[in-house]
Amino acid sequence: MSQPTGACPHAWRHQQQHRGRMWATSRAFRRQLVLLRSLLPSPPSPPPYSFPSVAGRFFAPSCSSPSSTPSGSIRASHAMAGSAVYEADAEAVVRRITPPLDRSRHKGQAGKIAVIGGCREYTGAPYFAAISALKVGADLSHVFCTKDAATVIKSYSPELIVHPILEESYSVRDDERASVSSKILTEVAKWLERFDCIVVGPGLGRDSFLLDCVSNIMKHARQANIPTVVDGDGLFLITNNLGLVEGNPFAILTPNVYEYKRLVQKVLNCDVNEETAAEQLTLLCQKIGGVTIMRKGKADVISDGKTVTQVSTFGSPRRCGGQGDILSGSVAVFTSWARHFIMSNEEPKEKSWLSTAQESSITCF
Ligand SMILES: NC(=O)C1=CN([C@@H]2O[C@H](COP(=O)(O)OP(=O)(O)OC[C@H]3O[C@@H](n4cnc5c(N)ncnc54)[C@H](O)[C@@H]3O)[C@@H](O)[C@H]2O)[C@@H](O)CC1
Ligand SMILES: Nc1ncnc2c1ncn2[C@@H]1O[C@H](COP(=O)(O)OP(=O)(O)OP(=O)(O)O)[C@@H](O)[C@H]1O
Ligand SMILES: [Mg+2]
Repeated sequence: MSQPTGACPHAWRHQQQHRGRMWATSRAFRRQLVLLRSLLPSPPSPPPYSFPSVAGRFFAPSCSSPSSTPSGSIRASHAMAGSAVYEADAEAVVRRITPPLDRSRHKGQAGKIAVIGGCREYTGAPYFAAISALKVGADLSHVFCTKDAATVIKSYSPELIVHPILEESYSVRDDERASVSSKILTEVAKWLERFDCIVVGPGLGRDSFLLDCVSNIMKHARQANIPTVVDGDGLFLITNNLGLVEGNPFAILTPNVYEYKRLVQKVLNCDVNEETAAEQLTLLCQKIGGVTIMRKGKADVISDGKTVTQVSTFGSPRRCGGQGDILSGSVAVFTSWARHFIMSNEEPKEKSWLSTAQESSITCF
């Protein structure tokens, strides 16, 4: 912001500092931080790729007494027993990757997100995810949902672009299924490559025909290297069809307690063990094959199969429905910002490595 002509410089600076403090302590800012505590840049030095300029500032090993850093506090943590768990400095991460507001930027540069979800039963979940993406700072937010859900979701907000494309079994005759399924994929594919990140699952429902169509969409997104956040019924889908995310470094799973339990049972063939929680989460990522998992709970614990990071900033004590949907929409925006930040800040040599390896080691969102 430029200084107004004729204004006393000291008074102006004081006013700006005051505004900065007001913003830093405002409820809106704190709420954003809580919603946004969802990034996973790599901790200090994970081979084969690290972020020397940022890692030391963003992370610190969990320690036994709270201390302060210039960019935020590092909290004590014993949430995960066993291997080292790093507390992410979420505020520093968000500050670093947030794109600047400048006049040369055009619509879409701050992120184009799509939510695949919303059916006759659930219209709130895709709305929460999609509107959160906009509130966090994305420029465009789309929803691909069933025809029944579309008008309802449109009526919640004129800011969302809603596509009434998906179909549930009850509205499709058996002999039409193949043609409807391919039509749905063609329709979604026309849009897909425009998105910086998609969120699959909030309010998707569990209709088998619908889930088959969404499986095709996920395969298409994967071929196009589009980062994919999998949440809600998307997790139900992939738990029963792990091939959809296996070996995909651009897949980010955001299970709640129940969804995590189902994943552990399916993949590791055992129950969740809090005594070895960090190792179990790491192993789960490895077994699925290089995906990133954010296990939601009292602390959100995130792993890419190599390291474990957590964010234990306290949010709201309410546990109402929809908070996870808000999180998944937010994660999608941070993912697109983090990816853009990494791509535009690395040395040319590393950039070429990124392109040849298709950025396959960037599971640091
Ligand atoms: N307004 C809406 O439209 C909403 C729709 N939602 C959608 O509803 C569908 C089903 O999601 P659910 O999360 O209900 O399905 P889940 O099958 O994952 O969870 C259902 C069960 O898990 C239990 N549970 C959840 N958290 C728990 C915890 N911390 N400890 C113990 N038990 C716990 C719940 O009480 C419930 O019985 C998804 O598509 C989801 O996106 C939810 O996101 C909530 C809001
Ligand atoms: N026990 C808890 N204490 C504090 N915060 C929690 C707790 N459980 C979850 N959270 C926070 O709430 C957010 C949403 O997680 P939650 O487990 O409610 O997701 P969800 O069940 O998928 O929600 P949704 O109803 O949207 O589907 C997470 O970011 C997490 O940090
Ligand atoms: Mg959920």
